[in-house]
Amino acid sequence: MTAIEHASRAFKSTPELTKVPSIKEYWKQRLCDKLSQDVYIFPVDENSKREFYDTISNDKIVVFGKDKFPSNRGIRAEKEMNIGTCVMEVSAFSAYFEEPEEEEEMEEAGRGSRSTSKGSNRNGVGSHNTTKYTTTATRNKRRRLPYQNFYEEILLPYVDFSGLHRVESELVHLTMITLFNYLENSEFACLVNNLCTHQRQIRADGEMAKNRDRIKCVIVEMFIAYFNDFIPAMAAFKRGEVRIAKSSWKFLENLINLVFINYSTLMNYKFEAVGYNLDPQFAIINHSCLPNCIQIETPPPPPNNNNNNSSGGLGCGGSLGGGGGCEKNGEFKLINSLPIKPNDEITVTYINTAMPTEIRQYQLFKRYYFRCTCQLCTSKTDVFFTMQCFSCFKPVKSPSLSGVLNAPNTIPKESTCSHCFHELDVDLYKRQVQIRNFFMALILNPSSSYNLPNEGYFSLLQKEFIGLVERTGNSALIKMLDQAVENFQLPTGIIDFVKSLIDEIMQKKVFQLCAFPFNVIVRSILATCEKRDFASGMEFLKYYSREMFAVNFPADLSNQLFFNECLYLELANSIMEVMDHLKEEKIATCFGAYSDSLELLARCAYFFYKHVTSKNELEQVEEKLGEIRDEYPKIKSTLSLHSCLEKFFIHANANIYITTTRLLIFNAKQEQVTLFHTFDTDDFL
Ligand SMILES: C[S@@+](CC[C@H](N)C(=O)[O-])C[C@H]1O[C@@H](n2cnc3c(N)ncnc32)[C@H](O)[C@@H]1O
Repeated sequence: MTAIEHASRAFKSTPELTKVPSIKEYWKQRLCDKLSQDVYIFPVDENSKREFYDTISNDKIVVFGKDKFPSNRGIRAEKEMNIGTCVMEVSAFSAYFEEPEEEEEMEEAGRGSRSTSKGSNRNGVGSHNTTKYTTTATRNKRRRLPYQNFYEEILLPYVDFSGLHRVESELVHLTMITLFNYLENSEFACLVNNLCTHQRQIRADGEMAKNRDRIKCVIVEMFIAYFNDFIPAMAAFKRGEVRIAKSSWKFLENLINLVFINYSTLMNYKFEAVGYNLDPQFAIINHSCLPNCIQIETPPPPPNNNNNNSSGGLGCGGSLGGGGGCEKNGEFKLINSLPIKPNDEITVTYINTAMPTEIRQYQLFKRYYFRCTCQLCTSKTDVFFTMQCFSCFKPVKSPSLSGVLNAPNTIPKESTCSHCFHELDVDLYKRQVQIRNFFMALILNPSSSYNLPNEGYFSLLQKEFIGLVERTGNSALIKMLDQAVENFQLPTGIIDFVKSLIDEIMQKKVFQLCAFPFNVIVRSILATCEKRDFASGMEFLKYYSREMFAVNFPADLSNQLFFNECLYLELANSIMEVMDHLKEEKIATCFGAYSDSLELLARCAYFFYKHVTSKNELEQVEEKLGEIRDEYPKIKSTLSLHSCLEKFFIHANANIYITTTRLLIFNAKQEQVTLFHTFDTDDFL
């Protein structure tokens, strides 16, 4: 039953209301009235110091730049905050929750759910969004306000989504929800009026303006179709009373610009993207490539908890909350993943930060019209691109991405490392630079298939790359790389060859795997291959742990992954799958004989399940731990948990350092990061 039928039935059963023609007519009329109310027309050049309506500042955080032009504002801390403090509530009042496409659902079913936990918080329109959506029918579970349902039900039949990319269709939905909220809720409208639209830049930017106009066109056509079907609305439109239609639908145009600049991707408790959101308070937060905060979903409060969120935010219990929908779901929050001192700016990331500086800068300027001056962007060493000493792993003086695009075969000039004085083997650096260039060429041109043996293909693509560099300017190449990364898919015919090159990089350690373009290649191996495409379950585990421990963790300079309380769930589940397979086949693995392998894997799976701390997954984890305990009660191991984990990580070749009490990795800045304390782990097995 549709929302309107449902409400209509309830409506009609109330005797005194039966004279009302129909609830649908009521909402159609209400929409017509709302469309005729005043809306704020944003100044063209954002050159007005419009008054900032501040519902954000409190004893923890304050808005700065309120007296400046829009786009110059931000939020800073008033007091010190330990890691994990809730900095502000994030409202899903204006969120579009995506449902997975059928194809993705099937894919997910075959592989377990994967998501890009790292990556952009805000994604530019027109680009392929690489984020995969969760399979949980999140949208259905979230309660929405009645007017959101009614207006959607009236208008959605008139929307022609054909010809729009997926991201654009989602932005049509998000713009519509934002517009409904704007028309129905004056406080929300005031907060939206705070925001910057960058409309002058968007107008001057052909690509963005084209994307914006495609979305605008679909929404305008939708309204015209509604006017045609509803005479009072058409009459109001003809009388020029529909405010959002004035001056060639100027307000709508501004609103879409505003959505482009200010929307964010909403993450659930597993750090999976569940939809797009426009929270006008969250949108005041500026970007940093080394952000100190992250948006997470926290578990729902226990039933009958009278805890009213009076933080003033637009959260479920906040001032606009009614029906925001946290009955079953958690609450969205902004927490700090790095310590915060008074006066520190509160920042999040708008993009996937693990890219060379020039690509990050290009993306931020292209999508948000600013040049980032964060610590990472101004650092002399590009942590996601430079070469390192293969002995001490400290960076060696090497060219930036632009430098490489000028002279692709440059290797370090020094003959010894300035930190450990180890001699730098010229041939080794030459070979590794060739591999890097081959990967860059592959990303730029993945579809070139020359039917050549691997080494022939390797030389040819490198030559192509050099030719391209000679013919094309740096900024054009950076643009090409940015687009190519978004759309990159590894050609299946060369996966084994690519894997062998990645093995070479991991063994010689001239580059970190979390650096570009190796990070893109490793991720694409996992994204392209189904589990069954790996030679064995063991090989899948190797790549899965590589991606997690050699790419994602080292790249995560802001400790954000530590807040993904489900992070180890899929790893543990995958280990269990490999164990099931082993039990069927009764075969030996690289961990030794069949029973030794099974035991090692059981211990590792147990360890990783123990590190899944999400309350939402408690049942599943308890069940799995029980399964392992029931099945392996009699193992009298000669191996310690330590040595099992050590063998597991050596198999992945993931650069994990094991001390007597800790498992450590080095991040991209070569700082030590503790992954696990092993002494306090319940070593049941
Ligand atoms: C979502 S808004 C953030 C709030 C914005 N500063 C304001 O005053 O409304 C995004 C815009 O803020 C500005 N911005 C965000 N991060 C920035 C940064 N690190 N440096 C300079 N400008 C930034 C850019 O103009 C960007 O398009």
